[in-house]
Amino acid sequence: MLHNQSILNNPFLNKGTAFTKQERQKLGLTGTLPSQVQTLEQQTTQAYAQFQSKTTPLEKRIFLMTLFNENRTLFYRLMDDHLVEFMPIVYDPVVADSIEQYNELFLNPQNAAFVSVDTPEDIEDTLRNAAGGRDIRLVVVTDSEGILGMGDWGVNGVDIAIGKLMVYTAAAGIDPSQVLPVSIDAGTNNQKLLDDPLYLGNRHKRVTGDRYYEAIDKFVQAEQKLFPESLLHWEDFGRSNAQVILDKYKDKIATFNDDIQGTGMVVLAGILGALNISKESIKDQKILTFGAGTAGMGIANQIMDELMQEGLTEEEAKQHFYAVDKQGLLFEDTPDLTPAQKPFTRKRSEFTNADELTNLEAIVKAVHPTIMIGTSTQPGAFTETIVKEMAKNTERPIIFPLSNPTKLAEATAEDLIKWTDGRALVATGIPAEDVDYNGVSYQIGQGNNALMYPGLGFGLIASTAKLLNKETLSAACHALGGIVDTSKPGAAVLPPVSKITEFSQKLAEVVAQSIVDQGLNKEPIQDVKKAVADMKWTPEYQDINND
Ligand SMILES: NC(=O)c1ccc[n+]([C@@H]2O[C@H](COP(=O)([O-])OP(=O)(O)OC[C@H]3O[C@@H](n4cnc5c(N)ncnc54)[C@H](O)[C@@H]3O)[C@@H](O)[C@H]2O)c1
Ligand SMILES: O=C(O)C[C@H](O)C(=O)O
Ligand SMILES: [Mn+2]
Repeated sequence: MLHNQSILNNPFLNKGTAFTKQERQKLGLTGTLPSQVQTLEQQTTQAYAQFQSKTTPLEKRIFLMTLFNENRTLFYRLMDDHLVEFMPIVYDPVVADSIEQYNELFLNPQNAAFVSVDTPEDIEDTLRNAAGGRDIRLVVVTDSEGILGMGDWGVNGVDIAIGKLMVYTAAAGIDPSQVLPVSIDAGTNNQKLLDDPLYLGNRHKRVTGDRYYEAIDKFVQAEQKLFPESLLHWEDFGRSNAQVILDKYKDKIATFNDDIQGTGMVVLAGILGALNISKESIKDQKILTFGAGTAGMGIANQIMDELMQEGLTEEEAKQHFYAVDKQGLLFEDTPDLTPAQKPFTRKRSEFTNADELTNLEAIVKAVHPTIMIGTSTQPGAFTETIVKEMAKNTERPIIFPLSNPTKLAEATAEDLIKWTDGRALVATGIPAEDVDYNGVSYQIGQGNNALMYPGLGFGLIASTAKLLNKETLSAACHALGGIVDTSKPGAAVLPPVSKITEFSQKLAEVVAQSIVDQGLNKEPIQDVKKAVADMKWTPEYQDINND
């Protein structure tokens, strides 16, 4: 039988002051709560007033996380009512502050699993213990080597896995008791953490090579064994591991890498939205990706698939890309190319001044891109000179500075609109205010994978997908890219976050339909819409049956 202390401390079951008199009697809670029985609505009003009394974003976050730790139903009910206000607090950008101060702020492990590379023999128990008998359908795992654009944050990065899952529930409606955030603690190369006597993770340099990959494999095997119906979402792994891990598992289990695929999808959807506005064809675009890492090359690959679907050969499609990294424009003979970069290199003979193409300004002058995507972690890299140069050669430059968090963005939306006299079609990684310029209010799409992964993941889970392939990824991009309202001047290239629950549902249906159409569902599904609707969790208290 559930005992009073355990139920009040169980965030999946706790109702606090909303336990009825009968429930209090049945559960041995009589006298352990004030006498008034509140409704969920009353609790929500009270909690929102408390939230509003907090003055800084971090204080607001701490309040919301406390509520989350105590009562998931109340937390998500409140988040439903204030989604646009809460997203930047529980997720990017404020999640970045909490990661930087994880040990200072630590109060509660938040039902995460802490997998240690030092004790691989404990991996299965770790997952089992953290799940605590819950029926896990969705796992978000990070090893935190590349947290947003902030680098290596060791065990602190667990907060990004928790934040991603909060967005999944708020946006798509995954039952919060069916999710598991996982930190793979492989050590850290962040000297500041290693020197901090209060650091909570494994205090040694990162384990690499075979020991690392064996631990990852042990984790995947245990995860699949314990939660055979789950989807596995990889987040913020380092550049040298992210693609390798994805390639190892993507044809065997339902899995995706959010930085590679989620970002590729939201950017393609944003480009499709932008081209709806400019009435141009994707086949006429020259795409410059600045920061050819995990996200940059994921984006290039997703756009590449689109160009090939439009009838281009692989060779023809490649001619549309210019990948730029620290070394400058990437050529066939550039040293230190990653496997993901190699297919997207150019020939030096294409340019008269190839040796000078080591900085963005020179490259933009030589290439005349029509689309410029920033995933470089280099703040302010899209300067006025560069943007004006780009805008000379295209009527509606598509410019997405996507590096997160706020302090790392390649440019602000406001500057981009002003420098191009309102012509740029812009999306940013974090939420941006409307930009008022020359009598037009420009709405700025949020080019963040958060617009994509909840619907994608939910659709895969609801359809019991065996795998995620190119067909499904493409279907989802078109579904989101097609939602843009192009009728108003200043229209955004992506649908607003305020509509995220609606479009996540649509995305989930499109994804589930694609899985079923390809016969990639594990269990029979008659009606895709019904499967998605049936899976959706809503924040309401259930009667507790304790017999
Ligand atoms: N908005 C989104 O949805 C979204 C999604 C994923 C990543 N991102 C952001 O994109 C950035 C990169 O993330 P990632 O996962 O690809 O990291 P990553 O480390 O894999 O890639 C970053 C790349 O930028 C390159 N770079 C560094 N300095 C540079 C310079 N001066 N000039 C050109 N290139 C330079 C690095 O060499 C690397 O290849 C982060 O800030 C992250 O927050 C945003
Ligand atoms: O976490 C985000 O806000 C988006 C993305 O996954 C990132 O790594 O920046
Ligand atoms: Mn990420």
